[in-house]
Amino acid sequence: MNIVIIGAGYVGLVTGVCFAELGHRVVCVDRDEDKIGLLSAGRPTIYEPGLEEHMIRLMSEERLSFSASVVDTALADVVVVAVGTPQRMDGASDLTDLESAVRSFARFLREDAIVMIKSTVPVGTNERVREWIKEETGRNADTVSVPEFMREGSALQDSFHPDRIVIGSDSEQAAARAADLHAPLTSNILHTDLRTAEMIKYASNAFLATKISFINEMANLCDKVGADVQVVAAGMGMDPRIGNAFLKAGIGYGGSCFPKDTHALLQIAGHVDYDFKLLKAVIEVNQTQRKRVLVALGEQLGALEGLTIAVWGASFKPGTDDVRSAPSLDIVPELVSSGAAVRMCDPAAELGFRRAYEHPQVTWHKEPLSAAEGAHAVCLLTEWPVFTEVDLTLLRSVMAAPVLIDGRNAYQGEAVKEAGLYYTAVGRPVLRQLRPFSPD
Ligand SMILES: NC(=O)C1=CN([C@@H]2O[C@H](COP(=O)(O)OP(=O)(O)OC[C@H]3O[C@@H](n4cnc5c(N)ncnc54)[C@H](O)[C@@H]3O)[C@@H](O)[C@H]2O)C=CC1
Ligand SMILES: O=C(O)[C@H]1O[C@H](OP(=O)(O)OP(=O)(O)OC[C@H]2O[C@@H](n3ccc(=O)[nH]c3=O)[C@H](O)[C@@H]2O)[C@H](O)[C@@H](O)[C@@H]1O
Repeated sequence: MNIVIIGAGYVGLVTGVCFAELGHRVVCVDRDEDKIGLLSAGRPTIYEPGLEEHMIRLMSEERLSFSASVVDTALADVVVVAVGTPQRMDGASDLTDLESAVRSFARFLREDAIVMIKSTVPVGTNERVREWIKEETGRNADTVSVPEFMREGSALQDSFHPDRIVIGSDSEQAAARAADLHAPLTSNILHTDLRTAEMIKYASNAFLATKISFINEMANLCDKVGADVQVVAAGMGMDPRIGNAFLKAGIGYGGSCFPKDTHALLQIAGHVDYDFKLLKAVIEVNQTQRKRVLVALGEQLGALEGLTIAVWGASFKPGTDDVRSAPSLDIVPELVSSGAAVRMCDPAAELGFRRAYEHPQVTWHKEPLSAAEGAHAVCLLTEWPVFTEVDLTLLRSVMAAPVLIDGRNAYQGEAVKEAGLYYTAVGRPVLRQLRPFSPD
């Protein structure tokens, strides 16, 4: 099959590689010519383990190529749309890129082609896609909604071995063709109508975000009553009805999707006068949770003016260079405003963070221990192995004051105690070791 993917970002690129590996001929189209230049030279524009090897081999076998022109749509049996749907100021999904992408390729669309929407879009959008194509061409196109569930950092694995494929359509023929395309990946294919498929994507992300905010509230309570949230989560997770995934307490969720999709779902509810109280609370809890790092620093050190704070981790989670809605982008500016000098380290996200935020009080360091040198506290914001595997005794020896704020519950109690660190985690009060007050 000939497949054209519109939008060579995270989802577009990984989906392109996956379909090309299945033996199809794939062209990824993006309006960003610099991106197309890099990709055409075999250089991935995202950080995803294993991607480069796949890309280079598939390109040499002429199964994967890149283009800045939507004219290539004319070749396609299937056109996959994977452009961004970012958050607008009011929280709703911004469909500007989606509409302009669809209108730009519509006139090149073959009559027998199907249009597959992979971007996360509000309920009713697939119907609008069809209207846009009709307005441009006078024709009715077959559209299918196939929401994407991949995670950054394990996106290739998730694409090759998806838990399920959801296919929303009101055309049996289009749904069958979409199912044929995905059949080699899984037998778990759920057929629905268009609106239900769109809703499954939001419901899934909102539910996972709810699990995280729930366990974070439990952690805050554990801190007050002297229980250990990690053991609470392990005990809960043994019940298969609950499951142990997404019960890691910490400083909350970030990334390009949970924050934006929970806000978009609130907007969807608002448009039909539904007050989604639970989801509002999930969002609020997540925002407050990020501040815990600052509260913990205040408890350990008092005022931060003139102190040096090391920050380990800028990406929203390990295994990615993505800093979209990362807790670091809320926390670091606050540290700067409180007068601290900030020494940062991240194995992949320095460039992305610096594009979003630079300040003379913030310096970058290649190694965790050099970032910690002379610091009055280290704050772990992202649990990259390079941070969690640090020798804590060595860490203590390079710091000005041995305070460790663990925003991801990444360290073992024994190791922290042995190193003699003043330690605050999330919902593990037994391990908390407060620094004695010192007037200097
Ligand atoms: N990043 C992720 O892990 C996941 C993302 N999603 C959803 O998939 C969609 C895409 O997300 P990402 O890949 O992260 O976005 P992204 O921002 O990485 O990539 C979007 C790409 O679309 C291109 N683009 C925008 N307008 C265009 C146009 N008119 N013509 C051609 N190209 C155009 C942009 O230049 C960019 O390269 C979003 O709706 C997102 O919510 C769903 C699951 C996972
Ligand atoms: O729609 C999307 O874009 C994607 O959003 C998430 O994937 P992703 O954002 O890559 O990352 P996750 O691994 O889900 O983590 C999201 C955030 O939650 C946090 N998290 C996760 C799990 C947990 O137990 N606790 C916790 O705080 C992570 O640190 C991270 O900041 C979903 O897991 C994917 O299924 C979905 O396709």
